[in-house]
Amino acid sequence: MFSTEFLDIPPLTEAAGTVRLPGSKSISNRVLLLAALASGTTTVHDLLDSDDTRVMLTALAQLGCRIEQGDGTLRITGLGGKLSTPQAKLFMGNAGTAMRPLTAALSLLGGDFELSGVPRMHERPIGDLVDALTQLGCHIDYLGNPGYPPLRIHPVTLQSLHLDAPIRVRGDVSSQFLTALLMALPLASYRDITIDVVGELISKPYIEITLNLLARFGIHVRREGWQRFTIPAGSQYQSPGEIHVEADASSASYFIALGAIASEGLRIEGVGAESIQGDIRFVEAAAQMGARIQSGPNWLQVSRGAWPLKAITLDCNHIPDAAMTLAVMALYADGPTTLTNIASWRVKETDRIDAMANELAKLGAKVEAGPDFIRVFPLPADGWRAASIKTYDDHRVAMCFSLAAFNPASIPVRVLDPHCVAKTFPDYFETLFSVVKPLSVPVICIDGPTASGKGTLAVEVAHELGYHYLDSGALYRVTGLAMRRAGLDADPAHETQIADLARTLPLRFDAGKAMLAGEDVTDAIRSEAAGMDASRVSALPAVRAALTELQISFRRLPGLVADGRDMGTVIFPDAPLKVFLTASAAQRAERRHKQLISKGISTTLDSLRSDLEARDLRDSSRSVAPLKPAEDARRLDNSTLSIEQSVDQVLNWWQQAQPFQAAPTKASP
Ligand SMILES: Nc1ncnc2c1ncn2[C@@H]1O[C@H](COP(=O)(O)OP(=O)(O)OP(=O)(O)O)[C@@H](O)[C@H]1O
Ligand SMILES: Nc1ccn([C@H]2C[C@H](O)[C@@H](COP(=O)(O)O)O2)c(=O)n1
Repeated sequence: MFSTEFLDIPPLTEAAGTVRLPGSKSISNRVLLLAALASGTTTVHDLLDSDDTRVMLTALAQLGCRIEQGDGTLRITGLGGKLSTPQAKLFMGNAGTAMRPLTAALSLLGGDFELSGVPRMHERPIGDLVDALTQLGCHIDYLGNPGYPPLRIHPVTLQSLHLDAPIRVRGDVSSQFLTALLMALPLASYRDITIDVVGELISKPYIEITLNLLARFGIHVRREGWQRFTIPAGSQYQSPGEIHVEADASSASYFIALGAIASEGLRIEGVGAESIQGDIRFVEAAAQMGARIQSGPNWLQVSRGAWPLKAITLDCNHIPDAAMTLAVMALYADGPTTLTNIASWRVKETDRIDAMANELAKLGAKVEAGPDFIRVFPLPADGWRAASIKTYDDHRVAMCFSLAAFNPASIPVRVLDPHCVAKTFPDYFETLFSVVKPLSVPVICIDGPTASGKGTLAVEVAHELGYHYLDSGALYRVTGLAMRRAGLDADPAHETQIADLARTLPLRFDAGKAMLAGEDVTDAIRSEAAGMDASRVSALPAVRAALTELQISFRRLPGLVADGRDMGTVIFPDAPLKVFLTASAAQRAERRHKQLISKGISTTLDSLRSDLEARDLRDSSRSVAPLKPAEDARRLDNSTLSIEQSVDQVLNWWQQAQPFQAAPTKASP
């Protein structure tokens, strides 16, 4: 997951391969609550692990449910309709799928509860649900603005509820209100309970998911059209024992769009034609825009059909979440695309109509929007602009705008606060990067002499940008260690054997540790002697050649920061930023001295200085790939700079090389 301030997605050209999607948020949170209300233990397979499901799980644990994590499964032992913890303060984050159903369930369970969330949750309406529950005899107070969380729920007895008349709930603001009642009322079903929907019910497919899952837990709701729902007297929750969560159909929309825009064949696994999720009908919308789609029970295969995509006008009431993806696909269409009946976008994680309109306009698009529609005009190749996409703490904004990286102008896209995808798809960008082909992967090279601070700087810069990191020196150090262990010497007579060792190193980097054939050699390769051995083996041309491919393989999306001696001159000559980092020999010796002393290794300043000077001399005077600045390298002498100042300088240089306007980094020193 990317927890950086922003994520720059380089221009992308194609997509191919297979993605397996995480579990559906809507199904996961419903299943968790139903399992918690039921008697018995439910084993849940493929549950989504995300911010919203964690919020639900934490609340259920607070309420006294037993929750056990297994290998890819979660076991939850339900309350059987009876509270074991009658009082709690529950934090719902920004999870509507937790806030609404828990409000209803807890109102009937008879305890004293406080439910709150993040500031945006306190702007998301809940008044219609509270009105319905109050009508029923439940006792709920608003702790902030009337009609919105936070809420205080007071205990009531089931016998005191007014179940004789139908319970009326509005269906035209959020279908979650009806879902919440449908999941809560079986707790009170000592007689038939009828719910009447007031107004046109939106997002009906979500109600179908609710009804489907209720049936799995033993509750068979009778439905008259979409206006009246009856929970039969005597309904009782019963765990189904095992339940599988299918992959998220809304999450599939990004990959369906990806296939339509840029693939000759992208396979999506975990969700397909037999999905119970309404957003699976995104498939029809994408096909209307030109995507070629084949499907099986739980898979989809998508490729580009019509190109440019075909503009559409579509009532999106049945696919409110996935429809956001259509708004970005519209940029690649042959005319304006109009998405209607999307008023619910305005009360989601953010006002999604405004958010989409603002950010699409930043890309250069003409957009028209109203209370319940958005019209997006396609962008010609010369109309695209580099944009920093604000994501409004809305996972779907972040995910759908990643598709803008396929723009024909080959402009990168900056996604601010990429971490927001954690709400439903924590590994979204990693999954995307596993199937797309970039025009080029950006690399920042940091070369320089020993102990100049290359590694420290490179790690920090990589961390800030969410890039991969290559410590090329470690490869030579491990090769030196392998040479010693094989009883060889770093001289030309053993060059071929050492090169063979280098080519087949069973080396893995794991959480900053160097693992050689499963052995942690991180400390062993950090000694001064290991540095000298590395310097010696690195002067052998066959060894350098043997390690080239491995180093190049580190160049992966979204980018790489590589430190060494020849990163900018030999391994990544096309890198857009090359830094040659130096510091005085005295400073370097002092830093290394401090470093070694802090590790409990005793040494003297003088010997360190003469060792590092000898190493620099060997590294810069060898015949192949000698240590020297690339012609286009920027020089940075950090003798008098702190680590933070050096990092800021490199990030500023990087920012200057980007087309985005807003400077995201701190001021240069
Ligand atoms: N700008 C700086 N100011 C002060 N200390 C620094 C600075 N940069 C790095 N250091 C410190 O200097 C020491 C050496 O840094 P580092 O290991 O990153 O150097 P290096 O160039 O990667 O070395 P080598 O080439 O031997 O692997 C570390 O203890 C680090 O914290
Ligand atoms: N790109 C590189 C990286 C390293 N080496 C050699 C020369 C160094 O003295 C030695 C150890 O590197 P360090 O870990 O200190 O960065 O490895 C090289 O030739 N080319």
